[in-house]
Amino acid sequence: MAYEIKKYDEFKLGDKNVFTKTITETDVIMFAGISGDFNPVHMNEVYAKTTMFQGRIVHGMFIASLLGQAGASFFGGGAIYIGHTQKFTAPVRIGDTISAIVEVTEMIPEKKIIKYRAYCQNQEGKIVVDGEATIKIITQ
Ligand SMILES: C[C@@H](O)CC(=O)SCCNC(=O)CCNC(=O)[C@H](O)C(C)(C)COP(=O)(O)OP(=O)(O)OC[C@H]1O[C@@H](n2cnc3c(N)ncnc32)[C@H](O)[C@@H]1OP(=O)(O)O
Repeated sequence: MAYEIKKYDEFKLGDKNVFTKTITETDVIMFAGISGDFNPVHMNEVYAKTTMFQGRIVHGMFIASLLGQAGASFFGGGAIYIGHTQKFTAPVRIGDTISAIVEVTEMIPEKKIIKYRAYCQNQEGKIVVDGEATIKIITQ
């Protein structure tokens, strides 16, 4: 995928982008390996069945990471993350289709900073991750 190099002036309040992905068993196993997070609530169905979720749930940080692509594919190669907060509001299961959505809420032109709501929703429209991110455009 090509990442355009964009300038700060190309963005405005309300700009929005969506990246959608269906979560697979392979994704969960690979994320556990990459992150080192083998929490049994993600990896062990027998244990996970005994919890309030009654089955395995997907790593919250993996789902939140989809917001990286939602941002990068829109703000382009000239954007860097300088902040990101999030809440995990509902569980994600293997097989769910997650839309990661970014929506510009604040512009600080003198610093070339953009703030945006960064949230994920499942195939039923339920919000599973909600937060705010801040990027800086480094293109001159
Ligand atoms: C470490 C890793 O390996 C583990 C993971 O990655 S787990 C995967 C990511 N997490 C999830 O999937 C959890 C998703 N969230 C949920 O399923 C729900 O939020 C919940 C079941 C945990 C709670 O939902 P609910 O029963 O509806 O409860 P409330 O939303 O009403 O909240 C209950 C009280 O908790 C307080 N609270 C909720 N979220 C936060 C937050 N982010 N920060 C601080 N406090 C929070 C909320 O205010 C309620 O408090 P109160 O005093 O009872 O009003």
